[in-house]
Amino acid sequence: MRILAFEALRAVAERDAYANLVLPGLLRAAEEEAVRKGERFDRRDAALATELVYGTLRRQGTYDAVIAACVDRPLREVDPPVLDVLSLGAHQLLGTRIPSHAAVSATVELARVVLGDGRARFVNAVLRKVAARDLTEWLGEVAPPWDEDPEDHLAVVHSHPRWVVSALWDALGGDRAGIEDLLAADNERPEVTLVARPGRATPAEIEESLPAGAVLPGRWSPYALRLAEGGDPAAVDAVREGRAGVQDEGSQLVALALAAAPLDGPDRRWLDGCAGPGGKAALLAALAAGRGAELVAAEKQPHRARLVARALSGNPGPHQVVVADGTRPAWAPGSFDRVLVDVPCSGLGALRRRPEARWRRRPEDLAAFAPLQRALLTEALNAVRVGGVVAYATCSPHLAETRAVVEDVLDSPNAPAATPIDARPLLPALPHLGSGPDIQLWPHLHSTDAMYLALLRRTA
Ligand SMILES: C[S@@+](CC[C@H](N)C(=O)[O-])C[C@H]1O[C@@H](n2cnc3c(N)ncnc32)[C@H](O)[C@@H]1O
Repeated sequence: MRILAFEALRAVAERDAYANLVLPGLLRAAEEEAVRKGERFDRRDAALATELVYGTLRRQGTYDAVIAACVDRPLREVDPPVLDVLSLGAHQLLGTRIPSHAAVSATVELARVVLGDGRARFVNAVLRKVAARDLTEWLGEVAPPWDEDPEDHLAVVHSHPRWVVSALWDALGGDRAGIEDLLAADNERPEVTLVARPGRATPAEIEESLPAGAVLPGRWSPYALRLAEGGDPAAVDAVREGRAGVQDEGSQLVALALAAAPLDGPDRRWLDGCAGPGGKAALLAALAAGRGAELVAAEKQPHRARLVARALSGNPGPHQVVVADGTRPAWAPGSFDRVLVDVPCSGLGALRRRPEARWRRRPEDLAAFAPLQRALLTEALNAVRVGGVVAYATCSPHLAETRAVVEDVLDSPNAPAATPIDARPLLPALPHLGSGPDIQLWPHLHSTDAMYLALLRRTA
């Protein structure tokens, strides 16, 4: 399993692969190989490989600082595959309960197989130094003191790039405790949350179909269920049948708030302008069906539009999936009553889910998304009728992707006039919603992804 974890780390580093995509493929291949050889494939080994890969990637910033203190040359001069093996070893030593001697010997054995004897000796020497201290002692040694540089301190202790620490802290505001809790939450594995699509399944029915204790109630959404540790969504009939899906509660709340926003006049046509892969569209379509409304789900990428069609198939109400560029609308202006634009963004609100994402994103990415985000929100306002409601959502809390976009579009002479709606009363159960009118959810406060939501009513 350590070889498999190493291969996954190499794929992430060399091919820009996503760990959550590459790892299941490697595990499946390992299982097929075991079956072919008549050997047992142990699920606990698969869980260990997953933990090693995810933990090593998440904590890479911390481990790099520790390893740098244990080698006599700059890290950039250490061969990347050697560094991957060292990081895997550092994670076992500092981030798991694996006994030190077992962590060192298993990693040196891995190094022998994948790197050769010479480099295995180097790995052995470095890991013995790493093993001489525990994580707290190492952090005291390698993290810059808080008083000298709080952001650098947090970056090393909580393993985030400094610019991400800075951006998250700007968005969160507040003192040291809040940002520390947020960064720590980003390093935790999120629970798997299900949505029972209204009119098609209920949480109670799903719970009854499973062994006792397999699911817990959702925290905020009436349609949510949380899988108990180790639960597999594919084992849930309603998920296999498309009546339920895997969806973070933050995403459910965005759809629920848009559906709950007060509206005078007709409430017949809804648009999801950035629908792929279709999680929010499927919930919106089910909510729309419940009140006799139609959902149009638009997506620019044809392959993602196919995913939307799959997510919507079986929805009882009228719906359409269209391949369309939301900045060059294929629909008549003012023809919708409610519109969602869940725009492409940096994804800094979902770092819990994508362990490598924080290292891959660059500050320049923000500038690249900026014009598209403004154009999509402007066209969403064009698409909605006067008096109708637009929801602007991102899975990023970065202020450049959230409030700055909304404020710019509200101030723009090229966008239809609109006014913010206070979204907080629409989600009355949620604490920590700040001073409004928009909503920023947080992993450490709400146990959701850091989704952002602004609701705007078109006024002219
Ligand atoms: C954040 S994702 C939406 C996630 C989706 N709402 C869900 O819950 O599953 C943004 C989507 O917008 C699509 N997109 C990007 N540019 C677009 C455009 N100009 N018009 C329409 N869709 C676009 C992307 O391909 C991507 O699928």
